[in-house]
Amino acid sequence: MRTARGHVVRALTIAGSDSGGGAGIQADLKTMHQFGVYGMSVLTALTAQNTMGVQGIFDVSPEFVRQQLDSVWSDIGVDALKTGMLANSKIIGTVAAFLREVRAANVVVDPVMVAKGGSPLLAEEAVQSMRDELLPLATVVTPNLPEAEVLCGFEIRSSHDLHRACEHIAAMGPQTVVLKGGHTPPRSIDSDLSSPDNGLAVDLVYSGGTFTYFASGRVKSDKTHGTGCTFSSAITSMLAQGQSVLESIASAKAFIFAAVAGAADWDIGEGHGPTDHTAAVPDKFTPEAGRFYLYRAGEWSTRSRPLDGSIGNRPSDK
Ligand SMILES: Nc1ncnc2c1ncn2[C@@H]1O[C@H](COP(=O)(O)OP(=O)(O)OP(=O)(O)O)[C@@H](O)[C@H]1O
Ligand SMILES: Cc1ncc(COP(=O)(O)O)c(N)n1
Repeated sequence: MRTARGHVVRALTIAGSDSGGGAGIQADLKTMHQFGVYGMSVLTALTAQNTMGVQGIFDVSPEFVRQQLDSVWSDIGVDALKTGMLANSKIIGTVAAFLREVRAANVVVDPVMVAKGGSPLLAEEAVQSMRDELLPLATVVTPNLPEAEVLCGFEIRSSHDLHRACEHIAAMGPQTVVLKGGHTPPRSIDSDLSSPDNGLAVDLVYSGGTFTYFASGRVKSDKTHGTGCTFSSAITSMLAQGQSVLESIASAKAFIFAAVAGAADWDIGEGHGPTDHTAAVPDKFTPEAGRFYLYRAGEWSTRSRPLDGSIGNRPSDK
């Protein structure tokens, strides 16, 4: 695929390796390839990992992370990039300094902290660097619920908290916040939220002072290893092609739904299996800000107010 300026579209992932192939740079490169984009990778850490969990982690030195960034940037160039597992504050500092130096545009930050199986992928001391150094550079940041709680320093228990968390994270500098609702809420949470009971996977997007809601059916499957990596790489691929942030999020949402649905009966590993990165890339869809969108049977529909009565409005919108 080529940009409007005629060159091949290039996307970069700055992330960890998952030896099991379902998350990390492997998920990112597979997704970029599926979106027709030329993918590159700067490795921050190697993990010995499979569908059962993480058995070992080997961090790359910050100097070697820098060398990889220099290599990619000086010769090839990048239209959009994402960060995933960054392991520690020194790597975050190195990446942030580099992105500032080259004035990187189209930066998607997936603030990876903990693997689905519970293994930490980011040192605790690094959360402050994530807030202070990386988030101000982000075009889009994509926390899941537990990551949003860590970034905000308060618990998310209600629809009101979800909206407050988006505003709180936006105040750290990113242009757009996507609060992902794929996770089972960490504790009992209001029934109007994205909970496994309402059959929807709802992501709340806060951009330019406006909330937009993207929902899809929730696939009943435990094959969700690497959903966050795949989702953020799909956004990155679309931004690299010159699409708007909301268009990019809409395509990523439709793609991750298809990828989770496609792998529901896969037999890769004994644990939380990967998603299907060969899923079809959806047609581009141009959403309007401030609305509720539901993706079903390959089509988007919209309402100006809650979908199926199951998604809470921002309290002040009522
Ligand atoms: N079972 C599911 N069915 C449909 N969509 C899902 C499902 N699980 C997650 N998603 C979607 O996948 C995307 C990633 O969300 P999720 O909250 O799983 O990210 P994550 O926890 O960061 O992932 P990871 O654990 O890979 O880091 C979101 O758009 C979410 O709504
Ligand atoms: C190298 C790497 N990066 C990111 C994740 C998060 O994915 P998940 O939460 O699905 O395990 C992971 N497990 N490994």
